[in-house]
Amino acid sequence: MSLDEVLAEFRDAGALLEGHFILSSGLRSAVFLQKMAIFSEPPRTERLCKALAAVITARFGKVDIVVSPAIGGIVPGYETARHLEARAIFVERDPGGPFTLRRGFSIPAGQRAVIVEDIVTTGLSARECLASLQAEPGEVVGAACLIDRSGGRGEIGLPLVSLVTLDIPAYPPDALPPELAALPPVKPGSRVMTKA
Ligand SMILES: O=P(O)(O)OC[C@H]1O[C@H](OP(=O)(O)OP(=O)(O)O)[C@H](O)[C@@H]1O
Ligand SMILES: O=C(O)c1cc(=O)[nH]c(=O)[nH]1
Ligand SMILES: [Mg+2]
Repeated sequence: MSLDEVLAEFRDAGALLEGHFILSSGLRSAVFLQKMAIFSEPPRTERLCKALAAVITARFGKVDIVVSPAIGGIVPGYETARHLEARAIFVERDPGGPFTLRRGFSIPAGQRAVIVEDIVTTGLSARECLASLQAEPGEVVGAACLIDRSGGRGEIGLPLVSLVTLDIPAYPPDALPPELAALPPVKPGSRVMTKA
């Protein structure tokens, strides 16, 4: 899928939001990609995740398991796994806690897993997901996301592929441009922030 096609899916779904957003990393941004507007439409989700599955296969070869960080990663993880003919599992957390693999999920010895995220901003959530899988016998060979908004600077500790890479500005809370500081901030994601 081209950059324009991916962005058209987000635009047409009403997933390109403007305002003042507190991101999962604690950074602030004037742009938020509301992926749940995409995931509430199965055909749109299917088109994007089918394309992501092709990118994953081209980069990582045969994958047995897709593992995603809850909540945002669960739907694209499942749909991408469907196209990869792989198993779909996820890590989740108690509010404020670390990601954990529960529900009998595992990465057995000899199996190749890929982390599938919805959006990568700093790579923090994908890194935390990877850290939660260290004791698993199988191998985590890479990571993938629909949109990498880090400009390619997100650090995961794994090779990362995406449908598109964007460079969307994000700021520490004490370094906001005046037009952003003038707007009331909202925090859309599920991570519990100890300080905002
Ligand atoms: O690369 P990062 O800086 O970690 O930012 C991206 C992460 O932020 C969002 O998750 P969030 O923690 O907001 O919760 P959600 O998955 O429930 O939306 C998104 O789903 C990614 O997981
Ligand atoms: O960094 C984030 O928390 C984030 C950014 C974004 O555009 N969309 C999203 O769901 N999370
Ligand atoms: Mg998330």
